[in-house]
Amino acid sequence: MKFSKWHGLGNDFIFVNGFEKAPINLQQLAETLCDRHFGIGADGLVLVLPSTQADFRMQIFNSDGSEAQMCGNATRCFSRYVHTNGLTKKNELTIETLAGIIHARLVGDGSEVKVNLGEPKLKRSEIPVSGDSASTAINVPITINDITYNATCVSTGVPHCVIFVDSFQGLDWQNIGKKIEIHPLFPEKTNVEFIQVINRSEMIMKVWERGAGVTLACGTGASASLVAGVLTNKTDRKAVVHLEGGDLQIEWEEATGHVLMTGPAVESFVGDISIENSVATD
Ligand SMILES: N[C@@H](CCC[C@H](N)C(=O)O)C(=O)O
Repeated sequence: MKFSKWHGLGNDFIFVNGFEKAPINLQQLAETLCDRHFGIGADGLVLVLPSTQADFRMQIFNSDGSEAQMCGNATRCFSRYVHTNGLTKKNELTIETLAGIIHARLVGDGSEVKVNLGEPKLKRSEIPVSGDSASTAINVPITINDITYNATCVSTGVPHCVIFVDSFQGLDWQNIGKKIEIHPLFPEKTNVEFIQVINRSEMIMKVWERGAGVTLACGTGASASLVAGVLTNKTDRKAVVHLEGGDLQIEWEEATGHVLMTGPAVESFVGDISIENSVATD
């Protein structure tokens, strides 16, 4: 099976062209191929597919095999992938995802992509949370190891729980993120962002991703964090988010209510892998 490896600020994906022949058992394939010791190694597996509603369809699986509705960094990589591989000449693309149709545009010299994530939703889950309402989303208290954190929960296609911190010094954010991902407040699980605001147009973000753990960047997460910053009056509607793997420009447009994310997408290598022996065929 031919594949290529792409990353958006170090958030890396294995891309497979599903136009000719789509692989089977995708959950298991994702888990096997994304393994950094026994596989190719990646945060996720992305399938490039035809669509009846948009230019293309993107299917994405996390490294633990779970399917995600959407992925910001993968969308940027996807937009460049279809160009590099001669599947389109269009600079403006529509991409069908489980979170709806996403619009993306190659900008500058074509190495950067601006993705329109649409209107963010202020909620913790698509699934109603029994006993309370999933609409409770700002200043949600979450207690981990006897410490209570205030979270702002925003969906930008996938669920995010944003926690503002004064500093990362001494903060075991990986361990806290791991526990919040599976907290009962989030019946679909959640991505968790820790944000230190530098000023109204700049912040530092560390992320624990649902289904993938620590990653170097998360596009929908940076977008959700800007929305959370605006809603809690910590930031303006336009900001640079400094991630472990680099910077993203995020804007929550006043006129449309849409969130726009701009950043790079890079192909790191191409390869061929035999999957017959590693994937069950049931
Ligand atoms: N890295 C992504 C988000 C990928 C999906 C996420 N792990 C989930 O399951 O919700 C991004 O750049 O947005």
